[in-house]
Amino acid sequence: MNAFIVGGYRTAVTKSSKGGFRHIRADELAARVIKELVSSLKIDVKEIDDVIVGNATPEAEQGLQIGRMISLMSLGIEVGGVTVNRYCASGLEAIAIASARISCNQADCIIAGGTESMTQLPMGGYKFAPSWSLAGSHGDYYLSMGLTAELVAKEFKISREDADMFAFSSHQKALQAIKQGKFRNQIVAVDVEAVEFIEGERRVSQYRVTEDEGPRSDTNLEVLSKLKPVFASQGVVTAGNSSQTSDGAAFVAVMSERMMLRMGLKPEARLMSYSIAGVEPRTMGIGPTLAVPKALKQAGLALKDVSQIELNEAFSAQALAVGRTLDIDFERINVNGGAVALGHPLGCTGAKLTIQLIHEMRSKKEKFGMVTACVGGGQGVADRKGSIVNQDINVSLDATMTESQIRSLRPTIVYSGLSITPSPDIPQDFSDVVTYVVESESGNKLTYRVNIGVENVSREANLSSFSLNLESGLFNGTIEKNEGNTINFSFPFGTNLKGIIPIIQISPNATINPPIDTQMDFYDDTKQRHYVVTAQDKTTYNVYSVSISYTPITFGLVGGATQLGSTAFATVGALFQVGGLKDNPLWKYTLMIDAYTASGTLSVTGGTGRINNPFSESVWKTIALLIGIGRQLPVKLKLSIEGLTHEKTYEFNNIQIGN
Ligand SMILES: CC(=O)SCCNC(=O)CCNC(=O)[C@H](O)C(C)(C)COP(=O)(O)OP(=O)(O)OC[C@H]1O[C@@H](n2cnc3c(N)ncnc32)[C@H](O)[C@@H]1OP(=O)(O)O
Repeated sequence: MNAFIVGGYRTAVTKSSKGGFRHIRADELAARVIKELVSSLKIDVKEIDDVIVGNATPEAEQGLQIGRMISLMSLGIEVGGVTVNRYCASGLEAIAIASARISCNQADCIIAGGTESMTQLPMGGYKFAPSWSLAGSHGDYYLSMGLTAELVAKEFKISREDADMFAFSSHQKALQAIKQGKFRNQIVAVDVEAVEFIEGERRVSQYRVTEDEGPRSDTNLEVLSKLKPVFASQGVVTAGNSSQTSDGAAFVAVMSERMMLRMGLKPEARLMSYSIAGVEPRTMGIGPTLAVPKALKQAGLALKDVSQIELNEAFSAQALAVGRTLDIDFERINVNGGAVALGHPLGCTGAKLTIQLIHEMRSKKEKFGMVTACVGGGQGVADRKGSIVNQDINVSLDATMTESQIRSLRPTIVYSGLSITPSPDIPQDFSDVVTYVVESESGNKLTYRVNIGVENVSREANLSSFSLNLESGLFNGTIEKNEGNTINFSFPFGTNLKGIIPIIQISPNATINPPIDTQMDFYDDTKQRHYVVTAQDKTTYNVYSVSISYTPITFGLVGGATQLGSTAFATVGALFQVGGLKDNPLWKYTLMIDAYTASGTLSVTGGTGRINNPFSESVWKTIALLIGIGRQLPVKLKLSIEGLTHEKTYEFNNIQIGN
């Protein structure tokens, strides 16, 4: 089952201890984001399976299993909550776990992300309690993050000038992004109540936080170059080229494909692969140099396929070392600035960067993006199995597999008998035939030959035509590729669009969800129906959205009025017929009557009701008409059907009151 991210929000990120969120707790920030996320997507709380909260310092205000506290604060008793901690990648880890659980059919909807108040919790927590024996043998395992950045700078020859230049560029990009309003749609406004004791007096104030606080318009290379190193006296790491300690929260909703389609939601992204790699703790900053290739390999992608990368800027020196080692084009990294300018609220960062990445990719209509931090994240999985004919095992690999990967592949072999040679644990060069010998308990031997073929697996996930075969004929939807793959239809008002099996053509070997033979209702013109087309490679996909509009209805409206006596009373009304309408539970009519009387206009509702087929209705209403003798009675009839208003004015000459 595919798991999709269907939406996400974050708070602004503020400076720890001196910023806008210094008066609010991490759980309150998280609850605020989750409430907004769930209500904006109109998710029924009863359908949420879990809340997974990344947090890097889960103690004190962030303790007591903060994940559960947050689920109680935001969604109520019935939704569970759990805390996960992978330090700076906690928010990303939460999304990875949510995606994996949904992919395994263990859940349909999980809220995942992270929150951190570095105002309330110092890095490392309140009690530093290392293992004495480990500290004795590996003191460097407990180095401060800043010192690890110094070691990376030394090992990878990152100069102070380069680190400052990188930091300056991060601020410039972030300031530009804020100016262009790039973060506006991802930030939830947070109202803060500050209670402070100033000179013994309790003061309460309220304010709203809507914008990231970190980027500095007053920074420049000269001022950066003058900042003193903060972690090592002769070092390169300063307050200006380190990530800022910050407060913030960010969450996404991860949903199964079936629930997403049922709710009519559009996928924003899918986590395709996620990898962790271990490196020496003393140079932890280079973690992505191992994690990124691992994640790419899982996804069957090359770095060149990834158009956007959010590389968490724990420190400029570390980000530069990673970028240079992996030979990433820096133009693709952190296009809207990174943590040096925008801040790094540890447990929140992975989810925050995911949301920023998705928004950027969507605006540029890009396909593959990557978030990487101390551990790397990326996209994609691949699964290949062999078919056995006699003793020949033919394995088809898709074209995404590289030659060097084929030269060193470790197979998974299920066999019966005593032993198999060579051992499946040893990688083999499968560019040529590889022979395996299976020996039974009685000493019989069977030889199997493994032949590898590389087939071209299609990455095409296109929908080329979408038609609806109706009583009134075949209607072809217009596919607008430039408008996010929308398929537009226009029908005469009243066309029966219930329970239709559309005729759909997609790329060869691709699959579509909902499946091709699914009956669908299309009549509701306020909703879009989404179809996900997945290519043969099982990773490439496109989402198509079907939109329906109606051409205006034809209708007849006949007015009438009757005088009831010589006093000023009359009955006015209308007989109307609506052409072309079929039974539709959504459509209702309202008839308004405006009668012009001596004292002004009198409006009454003539009638309301459901529209059935065939439809014809007469509505009459008695109204007191205070008009003068001999006056004509103009009466206006106004018919509304589901927001479409049709008006007609009648002059009822036959009513001459009092003559
Ligand atoms: C796995 C991982 O991700 S590891 C990373 C985990 N995170 C960390 O380790 C956090 C790293 N950062 C830090 O610890 C802190 O930011 C420190 C220790 C480097 C600096 O802390 P602070 O002194 O509180 O930094 P702060 O941002 O307040 O800056 C102090 C002063 O330096 C100067 N300054 C800082 N940045 C700039 C800049 N870009 N331009 C000009 N002046 C600057 C200012 O004078 C500033 O004071 P002001 O804000 O009142 O004007």
